[in-house]
Amino acid sequence: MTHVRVTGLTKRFGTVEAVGDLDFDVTPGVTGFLGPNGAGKTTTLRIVLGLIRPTAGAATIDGRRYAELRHPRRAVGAVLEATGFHPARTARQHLMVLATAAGIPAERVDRVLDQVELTAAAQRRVGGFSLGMRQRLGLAGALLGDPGVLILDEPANGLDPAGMAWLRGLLRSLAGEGRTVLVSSHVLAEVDRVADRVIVISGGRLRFAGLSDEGGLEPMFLRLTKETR
Ligand SMILES: Nc1ncnc2c1ncn2[C@@H]1O[C@H](COP(=O)(O)OP(=O)(O)OP(=O)(O)O)[C@@H](O)[C@H]1O
Repeated sequence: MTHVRVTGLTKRFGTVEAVGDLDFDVTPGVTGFLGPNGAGKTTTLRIVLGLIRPTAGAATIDGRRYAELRHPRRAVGAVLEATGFHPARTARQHLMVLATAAGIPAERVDRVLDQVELTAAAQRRVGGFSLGMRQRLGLAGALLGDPGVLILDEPANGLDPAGMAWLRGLLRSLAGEGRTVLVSSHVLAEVDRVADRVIVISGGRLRFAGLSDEGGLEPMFLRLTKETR
């Protein structure tokens, strides 16, 4: 399960067209998903994850819409925002609840806590976690089902420099295992360091999909998104 395909994707909220006739493919490796504020990134990712319905078009994972996946958590892991944790639960309890609901063996909880380097904080209540720790816990939840596809919305948000370096290593190792990682970010220098390919949208439209310029991502991004700013 590694191929994400978006075809003719359109989403309107009333009179606002958040995305319009978007087409792109995401294959194994790290793909940066870029665009100015309000470009339609989160809307697109929410459609891929079956959280909202498109007005037209479709998003599929190896040919199936999210709702048609038999074991969604084993196919796709996602971090949309580092919220939605029950503050009184410990990190371990939080992950156990997710694992139980998805029929994932409990051993995976310790494995992912280790992977995101939260083992030492596993028995602490999430209410006392820093933003960076919440991001790590969100990533742990995404990794629980050992999925072939990871969808991450601004995963570097709240991470300190050591955390950013750690995240970069994690994303590269997930890609090295043949997984498909789609990661939205505004931190272009970071995306430039970690991504194999980039997708740039603005005003809900596709502006670019492919390898980033030799000259660097920032000039390319600013050029591609100029008309819509
Ligand atoms: N539930 C909603 N109701 C109405 N409009 C919405 C809704 N969700 C998104 N929009 C609009 O759709 C457009 C795209 O928003 P979206 O959150 O997808 O952009 P984004 O690229 O993720 O932005 P950012 O980088 O600021 O997070 C914006 O104009 C936004 O106001």
